[in-house]
Amino acid sequence: MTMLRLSVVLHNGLERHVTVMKLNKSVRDLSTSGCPMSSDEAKAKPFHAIPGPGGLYQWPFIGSLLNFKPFTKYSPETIPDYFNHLHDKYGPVIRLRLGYPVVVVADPIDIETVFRNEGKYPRRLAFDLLEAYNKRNNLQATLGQLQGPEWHTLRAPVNKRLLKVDSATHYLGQQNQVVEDFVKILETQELSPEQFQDLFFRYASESIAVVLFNKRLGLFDANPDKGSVDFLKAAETALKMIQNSLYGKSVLHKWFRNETYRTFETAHNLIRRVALGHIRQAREVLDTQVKSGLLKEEEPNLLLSLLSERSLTNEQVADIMIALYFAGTDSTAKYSQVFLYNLAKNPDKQNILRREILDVLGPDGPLTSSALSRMVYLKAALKESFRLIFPLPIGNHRVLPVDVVLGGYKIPAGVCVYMFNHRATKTHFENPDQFLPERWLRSEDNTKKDPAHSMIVLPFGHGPRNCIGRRFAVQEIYLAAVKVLQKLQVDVEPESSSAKFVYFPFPQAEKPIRFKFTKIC
Ligand code: HEM
Repeated sequence: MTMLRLSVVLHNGLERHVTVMKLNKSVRDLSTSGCPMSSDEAKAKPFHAIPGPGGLYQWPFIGSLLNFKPFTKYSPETIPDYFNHLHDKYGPVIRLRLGYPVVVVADPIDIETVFRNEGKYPRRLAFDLLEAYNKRNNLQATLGQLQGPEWHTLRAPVNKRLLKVDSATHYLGQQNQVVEDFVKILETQELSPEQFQDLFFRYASESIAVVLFNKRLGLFDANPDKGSVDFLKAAETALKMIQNSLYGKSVLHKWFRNETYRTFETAHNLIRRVALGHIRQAREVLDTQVKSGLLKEEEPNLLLSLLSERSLTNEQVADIMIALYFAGTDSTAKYSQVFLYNLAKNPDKQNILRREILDVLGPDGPLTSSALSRMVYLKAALKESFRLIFPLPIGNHRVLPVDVVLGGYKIPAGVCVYMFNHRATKTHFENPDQFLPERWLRSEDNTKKDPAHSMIVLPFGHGPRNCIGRRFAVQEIYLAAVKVLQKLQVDVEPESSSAKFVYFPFPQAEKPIRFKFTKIC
């Protein structure tokens, strides 16, 4: 391993000397380096010298609980505030216990070092509630939960189907229909802020269901199908239980079927039952297509193409789809609202975006892939929204396979490193609290106006383990914003004009936002 000493000029003009490990492939694949220490690594301060809450805070179990109410004023939902407080108090690298020992960094250079050292099979922490469920029910872990070569074996076939340029645009026709139904409700019904939140959850579920299950769930119907509503409610409950178990807040489910676990199990059993039903129906369609020779070799339909892999059973396909549904519903539902909120709060930017939408699509046109490729302001606006209100509670994280040096401290392999993007998104930009999509536009000489460090705004992570559903996520968020703005002016009532966003685990306003929609002439 070679240690490189680099001098880097940061976006804010400061110069910083950094140590970066230069890895070659053979070293990357090792779980520990086994190489002699470089002088810089030897100079690095030891892990235990990293500042952070000490004493009882470092004790197993109890130490994690002490981070939150009633012992501090923070809760898992306000964890970015807690981390900001810790960074203010202790500096750029902090160490604490959140169910396990963690290190938090916020400097883009350190973020880059983490990603450079993540190895061939990047490791994130699995949700241990889901792990307990899989173990007790003799189920294999799936995407998001697996690690190492097993993770790679499952990710590769899904990667090739979800990350192709046209994998999401293939569904634009059906997703345009979903969003039309959604906007019709906004145009015709007075909704309370709570109903509005629920409508967004239905939108995201309906929209991803056409991809994962090849069907509409009927969640916008006046009398929606009970099975679909139960499915939706079960997904909400399961996510709530996962949220309740994060950061070492609940650990007993590992050994006992406590209430959190039982509630999760009931919800997850229902989800599996319903999902398996959808998969069996799709299998029948596939069998008919195979018999009549209609199945294409490079089948663009995700579900049919996964089902046609002989090695995957119905149950395995159902588990992949459930993982995608879990990861892709709450996230997109909540972030679509955040995006609309930023546009509502910035009517001048909303008008610029509406002009682009009307220029490209006209007053009624559907969003197509060629239209999308021309909508540069839309893309800049979403990127800016991600910067201003970062979608993940803490940021990205990795459990590294090798020792690294971050901010002058030695971090042993196996320690979980949180990359606190929230702080970097504020400290490395001019006018950080303003919503300025223009900072992401390219100027005439083809340079971005605000060439921010590329490691700061990473809403979908980075590297081989990044978000596998990101093409679908942005497509659904774009669709919601475009079709709403095409028809309606979006404002927020004064009571919601300075909403505080908390994380469950994706951002939602502490008090549901009171939006106001007015038809544009
Ligand atoms: C606003 C919406 C979304 C955000 C902000 C988001 C963000 C993320 C992030 C940050 C990761 C971890 C990446 C890393 O560690 O480098 C991730 C993983 C993942 N996401 Fe998303 N995501 C969103 C929507 C979706 C959608 C729509 C789907 C599915 C259709 C999805 C499926 C997944 C899966 C399965 C993983 C785990 C991948 C793996 O471990 O290999 N996400 N997401």
